[in-house]
Amino acid sequence: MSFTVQIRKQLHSGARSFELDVGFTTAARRTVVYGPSGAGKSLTLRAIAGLLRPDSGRILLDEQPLFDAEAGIDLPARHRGLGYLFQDYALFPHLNVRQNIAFGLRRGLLNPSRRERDPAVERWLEVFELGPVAQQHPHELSGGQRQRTALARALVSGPRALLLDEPFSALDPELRLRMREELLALLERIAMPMLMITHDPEDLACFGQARLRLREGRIVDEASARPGANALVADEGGR
Ligand SMILES: Nc1ncnc2c1ncn2[C@@H]1O[C@H](COP(=O)(O)OP(=O)(O)OP(=O)(O)O)[C@@H](O)[C@H]1O
Repeated sequence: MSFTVQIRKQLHSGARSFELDVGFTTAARRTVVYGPSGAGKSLTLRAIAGLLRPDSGRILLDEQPLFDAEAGIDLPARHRGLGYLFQDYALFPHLNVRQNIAFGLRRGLLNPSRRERDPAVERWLEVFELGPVAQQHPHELSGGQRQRTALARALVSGPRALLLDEPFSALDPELRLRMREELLALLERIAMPMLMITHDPEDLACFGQARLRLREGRIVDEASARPGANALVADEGGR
């Protein structure tokens, strides 16, 4: 699995403007994009996910274009084959665990309850040992169960890779430590490639097989955790 990202996006808000100009290629199983607040991490992840349209450039997954401005290609988010794990997990409070996971399968406006017994949903309930709490709602779950439910929802449609947006930032330090270890073990078990954004050095140390440092909208540093593995090649800007 490899990502190639070469994008530019100009954003304006009142008198302020921000230019995102990001270029990198990674073939690592785990890639972490890190940097301070306002560096452009979320914009980069949202562009890859198909939630933000770059002004120019291209985004390739395994050499296939998800976005290519010149060729006029811009696959909608649901056709990109990517799972998205949101910062605060974004579970629906009024849906139970099974329905939350089933929501990851939705096509259009199908009511999740009608897809409750989809085999893919049942499989992820089993893989993540969520069967016993399948009828419970998010507020009735432990932190780990919530994380596994969100992860199952991101994985149920069978994505090729997972995008993670600061997955531990909303947690207290003790829980953060546990959730980090649990997530790492789960991802290893299912051999799912991932790209994470974070500002937390501990996330970087734990997940950063390949590391990209972002500052003021640009990649300023990159490294592979396996010297000589050539997992990562930085491009010159996003031009
Ligand atoms: N819709 C928008 N319009 C104008 N500027 C925006 C918009 N969205 C983000 N920005 C600006 O782009 C810059 C990068 O934002 P981004 O959310 O990618 O930062 P980040 O690195 O994810 O930060 P954090 O770690 O705080 O989430 C910020 O200066 C932000 O104010």
